[in-house]
Amino acid sequence: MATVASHQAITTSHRPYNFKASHFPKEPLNNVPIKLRQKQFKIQASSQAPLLDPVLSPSKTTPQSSYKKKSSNEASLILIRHGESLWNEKNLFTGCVDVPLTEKGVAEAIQAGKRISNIPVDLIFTSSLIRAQMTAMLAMTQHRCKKVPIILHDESEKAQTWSHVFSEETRKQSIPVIAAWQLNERMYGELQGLNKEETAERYGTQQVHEWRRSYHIPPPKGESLEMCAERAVAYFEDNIQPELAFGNNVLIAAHGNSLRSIIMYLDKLTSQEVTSLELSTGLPLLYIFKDRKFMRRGSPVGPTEAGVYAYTKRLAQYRQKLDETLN
Ligand SMILES: O=C(O)[C@@H](CO)OP(=O)(O)O
Repeated sequence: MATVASHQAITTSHRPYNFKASHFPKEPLNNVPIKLRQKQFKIQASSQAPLLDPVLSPSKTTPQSSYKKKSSNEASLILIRHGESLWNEKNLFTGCVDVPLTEKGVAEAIQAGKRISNIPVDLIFTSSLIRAQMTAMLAMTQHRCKKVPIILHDESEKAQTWSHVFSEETRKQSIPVIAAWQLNERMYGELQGLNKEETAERYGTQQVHEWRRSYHIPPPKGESLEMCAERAVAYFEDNIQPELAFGNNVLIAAHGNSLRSIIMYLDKLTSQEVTSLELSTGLPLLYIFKDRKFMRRGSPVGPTEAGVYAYTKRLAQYRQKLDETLN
């Protein structure tokens, strides 16, 4: 029971952006990010248009034609585990402790950005933790679209009102960033702040491996991967997958274990298979969402790697348009 109590404590204290809040009580949950974007970016609610990409849009002035274009049943999904944090460097269990990136982590995030610089991004989701947010922001400095990622603030009416964007043109040059506690790293309970090597010496390598990689076994007073998946995958299904189905290209910057649980869902891994899934810091992974299926496309090696753009005609076209517009 102590585990459950700790889990609830951490989840309620990490709720800066609660989409179920009273701002949109009548909206289905899966519409809320779009509605929030409409509200904060002053989009006409009737158009239901997502943020428009002038590169993808045939017309820069007609939302409806862009809407039709964007309702393609194909979209890109990029997952990035944050770059190295100061506690990764010190080999400490981090979990929900909000630790920033090291200089190496900053470089990894920038390198990740170069690797995805030709892949379209319409919407960014991060956890509420600074290491994931730094990673997303640094990666986007490298993107060839040159749009500005803007964090949406839903914590109060005032925060929403005070962060409105009133220029349509500026809005078009922006990418909304939605921070969600549900994408946070698993809560590591009483291991947070402990050295991983010393913990293995004290409790045994096998025990610590089970705490770190098993699906069902939680660390003391912390979340198992299963518990982490309950909130991360639910958030993905309710808030991110509808965006992909709408044709929006999504980047998610999150954490080793919240992403392991999402990859388990995308790749239909078993609880046994997920135990051997390891993610490196700063590594982008590309998926194509098409016909309601996720297709894993691996990690783009570099911005010019031909293979990545051969994955789909739409990606190749996006890149060609970037070349034409920016060169
Ligand atoms: O400490 C943590 O929060 C995580 C990620 O760094 O560690 P582990 O690899 O043990 O799940």
